[in-house]
Amino acid sequence: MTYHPQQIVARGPRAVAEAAASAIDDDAFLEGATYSILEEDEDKNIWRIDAFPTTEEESERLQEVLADYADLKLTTEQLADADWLAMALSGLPPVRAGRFFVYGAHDRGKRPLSAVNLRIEAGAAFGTGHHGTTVGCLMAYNDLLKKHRFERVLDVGAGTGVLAIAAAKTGTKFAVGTDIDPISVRISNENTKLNQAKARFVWANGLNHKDVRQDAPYDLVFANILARPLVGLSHSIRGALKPGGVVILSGLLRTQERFVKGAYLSHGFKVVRRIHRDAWCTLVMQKV
Ligand SMILES: C[S@@+](CC[C@H](N)C(=O)[O-])C[C@H]1O[C@@H](n2cnc3c(N)ncnc32)[C@H](O)[C@@H]1O
Repeated sequence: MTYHPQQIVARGPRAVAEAAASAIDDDAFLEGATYSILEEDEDKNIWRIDAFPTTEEESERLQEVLADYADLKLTTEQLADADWLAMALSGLPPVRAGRFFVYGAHDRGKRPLSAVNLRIEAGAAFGTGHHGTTVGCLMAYNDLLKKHRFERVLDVGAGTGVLAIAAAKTGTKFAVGTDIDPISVRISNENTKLNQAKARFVWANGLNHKDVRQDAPYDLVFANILARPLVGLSHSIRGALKPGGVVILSGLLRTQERFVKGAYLSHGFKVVRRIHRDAWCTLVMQKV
């Protein structure tokens, strides 16, 4: 029987979605299954699992495991065969965002000569360039580069390190990133080597690390986290920026734009630009 590729989506509260994701991880039959988990709506506490089974058996097993969680709402969509097969064969496709080309090893041959090429493998850290928030940050940074160079850059919530590495590859002398997740810090440092870039990453909550204080003040801060921590960090980010310095904020949903913007306006920032991508918003704000 021909298998018709599917995407299974399960939505529900964070604790339930996380428990279901652990159940997928623990299921021997689903060892090779591809899925992601992310927060869809912070205010309503809706988290979402997207799973991409590659066989009928895998699809059935995924649905069985997810069905054990009564608070998850399951939907299944048929995917266009050609797209899905191409993705399964070649891994995640490369992403172009302005001058940046984010690719995995399997797409090495597709690197454009004119682009700033960033090699980022899909793995245990967030930030392969496929998410609307990462693309939003890269697009915003790409536009800022048309007029400025940024000597000192801080990347809060670095994930794979893609943003700080992008900065290091475009003239930044001091690029430092933090992540609260030690695996992301390790992966970011590995990606730095893979890209022969000069950036370093440290394990920290927000900006709370001596290396971050040592390199301050910054010309540019990237912060792609979530709305609530972005608001909580507004005071520290202001303190870490030079006058006239810029912050690129992402990880907020469009519906949260006013909440985040309001916090930064009240800390003496002005809005330079905003980018909407899918449900996500990226804000570029300048310290005045
Ligand atoms: C949405 S990902 C962004 C990754 C990458 N910067 C990008 O743009 O693709 C958010 C990252 O922030 C990290 N994070 C969440 N809260 C944090 C905090 N308080 N301090 C530092 N990192 C944090 C997460 O572990 C995750 O790696």
